[in-house]
Amino acid sequence: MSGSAGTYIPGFGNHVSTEAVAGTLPVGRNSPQRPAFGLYAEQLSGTAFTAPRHENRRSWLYRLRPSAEHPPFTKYEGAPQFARATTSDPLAPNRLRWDPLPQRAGADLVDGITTMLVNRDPADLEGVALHIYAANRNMERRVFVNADGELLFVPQEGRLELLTELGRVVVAPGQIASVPRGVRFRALLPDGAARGYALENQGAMFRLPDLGPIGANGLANPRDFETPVAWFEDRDEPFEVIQKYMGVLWRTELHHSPLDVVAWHGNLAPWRYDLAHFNTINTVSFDHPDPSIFTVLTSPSDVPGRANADFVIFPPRWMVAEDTFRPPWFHRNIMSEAMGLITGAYDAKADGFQPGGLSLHNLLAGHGPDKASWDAATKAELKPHRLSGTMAFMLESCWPYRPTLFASESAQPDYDACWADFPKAQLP
Ligand SMILES: O=C(O)Cc1cc(O)ccc1O
Ligand SMILES: [Fe+2]
Repeated sequence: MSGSAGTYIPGFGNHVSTEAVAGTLPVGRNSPQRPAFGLYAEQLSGTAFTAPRHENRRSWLYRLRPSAEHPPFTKYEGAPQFARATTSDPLAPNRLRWDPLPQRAGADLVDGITTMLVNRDPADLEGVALHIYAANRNMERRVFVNADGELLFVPQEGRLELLTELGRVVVAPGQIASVPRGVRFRALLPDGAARGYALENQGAMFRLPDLGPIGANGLANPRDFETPVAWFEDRDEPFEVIQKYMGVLWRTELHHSPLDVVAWHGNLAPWRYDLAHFNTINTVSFDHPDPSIFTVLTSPSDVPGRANADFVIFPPRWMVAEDTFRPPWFHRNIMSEAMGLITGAYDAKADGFQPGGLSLHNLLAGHGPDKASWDAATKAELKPHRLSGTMAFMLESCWPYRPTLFASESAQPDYDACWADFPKAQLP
């Protein structure tokens, strides 16, 4: 079934019931003896069966053919920069930054992915990886599935239309979209080409952070997340399935599209979210708050308050702090920070951090405003000022990131220079 994408159900992590054909969703049970029309019932779990109820995520899928029906996987030889392992070299305590990557001709989303940073073995079920995609070809008879983690797409140029087993999600720059671990999908490029970031979360699924004293409302509000309604395609033709499994790409071929889920219910599903809906909170007195106030999503680790990963944004906002150095301060952080820029300029970097670029400040690396930003901010007249036309993000993790071989060879050669030549303080 095709048609225009665009019907969504509001809410985050809700229990949804949706059917693309009337009468296909069983009533009052998950696995009837004979599902309607000969459909196959399948449970897809996102958490262990026995996870506490408030964390438990799973959906029931009703499909034309069982997912179990497939030939063996063999190694996939395409996607030369996707999921490449890191070197075993010691991890240097250096700050790194990258310019946007060039497009490669004829690459779809899978072949157009470059893995830049990884910080755990996928088999640990913890950690995150940061990939950059640059694609200019639709995935026509090919689907992708990531067994290593949830994928959070952060488009920077051009829309992605994600045709998933659980429905269609269109995501544009300024929005983000999640595809849960194990959900098969293919990506179309409605604008002909697309680039952006694909953040892979190997740990606990992203959730909304607690709000503490902020109260019951604020930051990313649950009602602004959108889950697609059921959609399927009935196509009996060869389809290649590429699977990322324990850091390696594998392929198999089916004689049908696996995007054949006619109905589903549950609380494990793709979603999208428009970052413009983020209710940004900032100081109205003094000092630059910790960036945790900008947390959109968090993936907790086993240590309370120490995230496996936080997805944090730096959105347009008013800056009104009095007697304050307003941009990000100098700091050395026990957490590791990977940053991307979706649009505009970032207030700590006057130069060299471009939309589509990437920076890495690992555990305890000294960083903060570059010399030019520091100069400007120390001299600025502190009037109310609106930071506009900007959107950066940070994927902050308790696990230090390792650049891939490609990333270590393609980093800017002179990033440290942006912190050279600060004048020495002069004591009386
Ligand atoms: O390093 C960065 O630019 C990210 C960042 C932003 C901020 O406002 C405070 C701390 C921080 O690490
Ligand atoms: Fe930082």
